[in-house]
Amino acid sequence: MTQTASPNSQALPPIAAESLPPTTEGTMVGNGLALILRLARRRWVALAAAASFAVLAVIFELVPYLAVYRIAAEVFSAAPEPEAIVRFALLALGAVVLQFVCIGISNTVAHAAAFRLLREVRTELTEKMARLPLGFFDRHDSGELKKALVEDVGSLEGVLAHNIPDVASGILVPLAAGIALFWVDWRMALASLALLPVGIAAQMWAFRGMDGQYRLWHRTEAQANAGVLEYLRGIAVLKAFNRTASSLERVRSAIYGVRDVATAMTRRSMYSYSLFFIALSTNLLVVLPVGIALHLHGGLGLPQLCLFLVLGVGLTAPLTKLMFVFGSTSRTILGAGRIQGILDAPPLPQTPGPVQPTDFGVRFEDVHFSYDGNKSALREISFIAAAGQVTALVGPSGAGKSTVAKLIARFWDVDKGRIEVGGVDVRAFGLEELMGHIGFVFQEVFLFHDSVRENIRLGRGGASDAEVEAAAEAANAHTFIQALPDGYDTMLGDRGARLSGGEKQRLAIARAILKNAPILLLDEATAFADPENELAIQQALADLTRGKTVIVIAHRLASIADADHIVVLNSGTVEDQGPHGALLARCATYRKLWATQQQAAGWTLTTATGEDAHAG
Ligand SMILES: Nc1ncnc2c1ncn2[C@@H]1O[C@H](COP(=O)(O)OP(=O)(O)OP(=O)(O)O)[C@@H](O)[C@H]1O
Repeated sequence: MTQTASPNSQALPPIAAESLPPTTEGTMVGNGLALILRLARRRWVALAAAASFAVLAVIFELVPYLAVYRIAAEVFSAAPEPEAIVRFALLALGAVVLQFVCIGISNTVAHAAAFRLLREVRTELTEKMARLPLGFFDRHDSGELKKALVEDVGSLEGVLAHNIPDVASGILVPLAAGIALFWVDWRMALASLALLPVGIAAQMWAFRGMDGQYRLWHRTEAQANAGVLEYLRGIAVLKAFNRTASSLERVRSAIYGVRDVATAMTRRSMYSYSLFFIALSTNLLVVLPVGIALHLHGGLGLPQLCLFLVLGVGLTAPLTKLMFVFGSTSRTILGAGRIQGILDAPPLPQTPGPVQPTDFGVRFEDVHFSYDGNKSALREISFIAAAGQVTALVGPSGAGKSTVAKLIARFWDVDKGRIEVGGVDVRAFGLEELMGHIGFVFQEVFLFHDSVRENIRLGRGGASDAEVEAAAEAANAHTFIQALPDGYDTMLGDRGARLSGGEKQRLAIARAILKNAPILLLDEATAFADPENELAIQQALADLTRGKTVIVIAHRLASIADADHIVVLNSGTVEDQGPHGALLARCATYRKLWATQQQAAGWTLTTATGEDAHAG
């Protein structure tokens, strides 16, 4: 492999670890509003249709009131006409039916549009997350991201599907009814609106400073989500130590935090909300005495009085809908801001266009890397893993072995220096192209809730069943898979069959065999295996690694003693490198690791009486 920098790899954009999404609370509101407007624009035809039907429903809602007024006028007239009364009654009935039809259409159209938008946002989010550097997930814990993906997206449905009809009716009913009432008798119309200023003042009082409360509520809820997820993930450990969720401070304080914020919000708004509701629903206290006085002394007719008692009393009640709309929209806007923050996060910089690596050797050149921008995890790392050879990374725990392996696959980008594959900087590859060249067998094998077959097929989408089975056979996994209840169709994951650590690793090897990438990263592939499993795994690995550039992280030096090249890492730097014999002769750390392992190999667990319990 070439040692010189390739022209392909010049002037590459550094990954901006610090320029993760702006999560300042001011920008969240702007971002949230922008997202909601963008979504509404995307389905504006459906949403406008839903709003139009909601408006029609409002118009039909008013008709029965006017019909009652006309019926009353007819009843109190000198010569009431029975046909006219029946006609108005039928008109009222027809309007009620049409109102229901319009509400039904409006709801259906709005919900269909909203759920399509929700699906699109969730797809955008998951696709975006797949392109983000892993550093992003270090800074945003899974509870926060789950809240954005599940709850925050879910709450957009409320704004898109419910708030449109609610705003339409909340504004239009009082407006249209108000105009009609002013036309009938302006004095009574004013009486009907007398308590409205009190309601508005109460509303303003309720919302003062509520922004901060909503933000706090979002933050606390995200923390509770994170705490509960952590609890569920660690439930086996908690059970082993006989601990409960309440003994985990993070879970406990997060759950209590949600309660405290919700209680504080309720306390804070209790009086203003009560005043708002009372002001908007007790019109009768003004309308009735004013109506009676005007009937007796002001020339207000009985039909008009009836109309105001029916319509004027309820004139301001629909405004309560608006209050809920504003309340829920403020919360949703902040959630939408969080979603937009993820969508705006800078993905790993990609350089378009295929590149031409000379081979599949890997070269580290003065690589520096830090996870958090402060504490350095790797310094001045330089080594070559030659094409087609086995290079082992060894060193004490925390030395940086896994970090080195993950940087090759661009889980993160280096802060300084460069990593090349076949003479090309890894940042110059398209991400998919780079991933196509690298296979992994990591210590933790993640199995999806899917069949064994599909879990193996993850190695290469589109592989045939025969290819999947051939890979399983090469990975020494075929026999145990066939013994599973449904063979290759056995479901894995939560409710499916449980596999041993060694079996899971053989599935991971089968995935890697199926992928058949020229570079292979192996992370302690035999850590969990018992002797029988280990033999099966070693055989499978021999098959997998033939002719590939293998970079193996191994704690058990015996298994890599005949590796082509061994890199000894210590505290994030390369302490020495070379073949086993040379390192044993000159590298103190390697010698110490080797000696420790030789001792461990002869390790024996003894009982109190000194008898051997188990030979290691
Ligand atoms: N996701 C992470 N965020 C922050 N620091 C990390 C992260 N992963 C590892 N580190 C730190 O980086 C350093 C190197 O860790 P790394 O996992 O690469 O070591 P290792 O040699 O593979 O250790 P082990 O053999 O115990 O797995 C350690 O100090 C570790 O605490």
